[in-house]
Amino acid sequence: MSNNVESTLKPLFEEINNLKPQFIERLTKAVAIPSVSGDESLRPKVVEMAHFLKQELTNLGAQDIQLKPLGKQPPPVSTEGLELPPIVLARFGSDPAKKTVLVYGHYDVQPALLEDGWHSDPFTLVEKDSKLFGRGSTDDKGPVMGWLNSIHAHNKLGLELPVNLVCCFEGMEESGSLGLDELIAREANAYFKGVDTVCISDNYWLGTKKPVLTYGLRGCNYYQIIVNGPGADLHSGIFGGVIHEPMTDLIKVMGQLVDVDGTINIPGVNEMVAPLTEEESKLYDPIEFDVDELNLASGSKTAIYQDKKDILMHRWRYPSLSLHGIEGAFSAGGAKTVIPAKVSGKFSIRTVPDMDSDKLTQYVIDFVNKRFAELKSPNTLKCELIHDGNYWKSDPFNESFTAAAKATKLVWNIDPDFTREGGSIPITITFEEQLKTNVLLLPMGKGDDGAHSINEKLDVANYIEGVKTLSAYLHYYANA
Ligand SMILES: NCC(=O)N[C@@H](Cc1c[nH]cn1)C(=O)O
Ligand SMILES: [Zn+2]
Ligand SMILES: [Zn+2]
Repeated sequence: MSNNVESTLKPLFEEINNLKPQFIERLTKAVAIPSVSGDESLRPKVVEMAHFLKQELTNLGAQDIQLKPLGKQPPPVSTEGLELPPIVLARFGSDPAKKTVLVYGHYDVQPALLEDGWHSDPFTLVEKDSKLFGRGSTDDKGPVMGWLNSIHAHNKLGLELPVNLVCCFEGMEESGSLGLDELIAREANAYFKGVDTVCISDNYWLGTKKPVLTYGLRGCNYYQIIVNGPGADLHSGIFGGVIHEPMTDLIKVMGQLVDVDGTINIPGVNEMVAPLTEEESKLYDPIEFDVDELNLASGSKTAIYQDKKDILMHRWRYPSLSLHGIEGAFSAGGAKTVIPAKVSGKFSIRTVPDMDSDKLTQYVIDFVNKRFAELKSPNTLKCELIHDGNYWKSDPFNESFTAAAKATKLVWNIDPDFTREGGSIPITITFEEQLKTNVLLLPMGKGDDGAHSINEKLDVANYIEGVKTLSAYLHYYANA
């Protein structure tokens, strides 16, 4: 059977090589649309990206393309009546004799500004040193285009897809996947009926040399602490030392959430973490990774841990708390002497088995309120959850992972490592539970791609070989 698959894949891989310029062109067009879900003023661009996908899917011959509306964005939201971007659904084939694979990806991206330190405009895809630089190149427009490219290559060759393919692309992944849980529940026995497995390409190799297949993710609970004080921003020469400043209160409280060595100081949080078993402890030993890979990916020597196992465990199986920013604070160049009247501090906690999101939020709010009360400040403080998304951990011993391992070996000539990841894809567990299928994470990019960071990139080789890997996975899975 395998030999059959490989003889089908040979001309397909050649076609993929031939189509490289068109594939780069497709990604160039996608990156040019600044579909930043976290910036409410750019919401029309996120919607434009949904329409771009609709057009591409139409050109590729998709059936039953639907842009599913999700209604208004729930609070907290600054723009009243802001519509959520639609979910893009499409299918290729509905042959009852074939297996059905649902592929999920997201068409929204993280914010990016040239002045953050990008070498070139983040929304213009630039090819340099065999790398494709641009926001969304690796997270997640490259992989989403990867699925479209695979269909394109099949079409060009006149080769039937080996499975029925259902596409589900969302535009709010970077902002909590709002509305998608409900849509999946609604469509489980409708649009998604008959789905045998789900494949997500929205994460990265652990390092830069060895491909991986991923069977676990951390969750993410995102919070804000809003401190309100004077009626307007004030002159620090006139009011400094005379009034209670919101920013001072906020920094006092935020500064106590986490220690510099990453220890989370909120009582109850660490106690929820599942204990490390001997069996799990052994899983880290064969994984290829060292502190140099971490230094390379972070562009620094700032690691808290020097030992592989410590690094992997703190990325995969322990929670972390990160401070992200302060809305309303002075942040430009120069030296403005302002006292901000209202500031909102943003932080998130990456969650792991067996943390409970509601309990966590209660612990966070209690801690923040207690620390603020100690300040005896007349300002007001409100701590709230902006969004949460669950962690996910599965058993990688199934047909889908086996097919992906074969595909990876064929394309990269090496057996993949089986890894978990510190990032989050909130919808993974929802697919598993609602569709009652397993989910596979099959990453395209490398660990040094700089997702969410400046100068995000995807190596040309990962893009093109990634299309081959996704394609080979479909063929091996069809024949499993
Ligand atoms: N490639 C996956 C990814 O980047 N996921 C985001 C999801 C998220 C969660 N809360 C806000 N965004 C991540 O930050 O892990
Ligand atoms: Zn992503
Ligand atoms: Zn992301």
